[in-house]
Amino acid sequence: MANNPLQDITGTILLAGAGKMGGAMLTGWLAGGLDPRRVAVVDPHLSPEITALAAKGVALNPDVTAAGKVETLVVAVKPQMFREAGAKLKAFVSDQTSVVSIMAGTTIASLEEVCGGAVVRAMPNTPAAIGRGITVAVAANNVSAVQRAVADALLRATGSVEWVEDESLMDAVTAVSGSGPAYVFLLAEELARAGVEAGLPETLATKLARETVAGSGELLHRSELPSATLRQNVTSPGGTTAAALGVLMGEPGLRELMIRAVAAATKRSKELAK
Ligand SMILES: NC(=O)C1=CN([C@@H]2O[C@H](COP(=O)(O)OP(=O)(O)OC[C@H]3O[C@@H](n4cnc5c(N)ncnc54)[C@H](OP(=O)(O)O)[C@@H]3O)[C@@H](O)[C@H]2O)C=CC1
Ligand SMILES: O=C(O)[C@@H]1CCC=N1
Repeated sequence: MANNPLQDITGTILLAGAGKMGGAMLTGWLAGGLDPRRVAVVDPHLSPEITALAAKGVALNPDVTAAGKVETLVVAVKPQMFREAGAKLKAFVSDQTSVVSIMAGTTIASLEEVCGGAVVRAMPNTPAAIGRGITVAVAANNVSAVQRAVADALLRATGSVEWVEDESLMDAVTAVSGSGPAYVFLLAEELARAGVEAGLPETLATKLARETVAGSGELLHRSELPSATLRQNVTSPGGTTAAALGVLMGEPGLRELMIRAVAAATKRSKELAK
């Protein structure tokens, strides 16, 4: 075994759907040392960035006679497209193929029904594009240790990975970490807007909000202190932060809004399973 498990991969990895999330994962694999000649991509509208990877050896839209059965199929199409896409992808799948899905809501049972193979259901997030994603994964009972290791290597190339045993957690996982980056970006947008309301020029407000969210995220990442302690460190008694937190932590406050937001995303994930 090499130290880099991506370099141990000897079979073909077929990525179905090279959009925002699939494309970010592919970038992570190649940056992490996966041989581009091991990768094939199926997508009806390939972006210029993905098309350029052909020069490095990535196979683009191969038919099954060229690609054969693949070692790992990574499914990154929209859940609503899955039944139509999956029927075509099945041709690439053998009993030995591991099927790694990142689709919100789509269950292991549906993946087994439509594609077959040994299924790993995973939920990454877009910080994967800079190697700072977090993915939660759950494996079906028939996934072998080797298949799990390959899936782990592919997912870990874009950040950290948590394996769980209980698939029913995946809807709430999707609501917290899959969708979560959007909540943080919204915070940056609204903080900037509030700065403008408070009298700042828009360009300055946007820069201050962006750097504050990014810097705070980096501090949270690097610090071993709990988030609550980092918050308390900003909050001087009787000062400006306490005044603002009185609003955000009031009734109704961010807690109630966040509970409602995560519940709505969890519900939507369950609906996508149908
Ligand atoms: N974006 C995110 O933050 C996250 C997304 N996910 C999951 O990742 C999946 C993709 O999401 P996202 O990347 O945002 O969506 P995108 O629309 O950016 O990507 C989906 C890609 O799949 C392509 N596609 C459509 N039909 C097929 C087909 N039959 N075969 C192969 N490719 C096809 C689409 O092409 P076209 O545009 O032409 O239709 C598009 O390029 C979803 O299932 C989502 O739940 C998971 C975690 C986070
Ligand atoms: O919005 C969505 O459905 C996908 C899944 C998690 C993030 N984006």
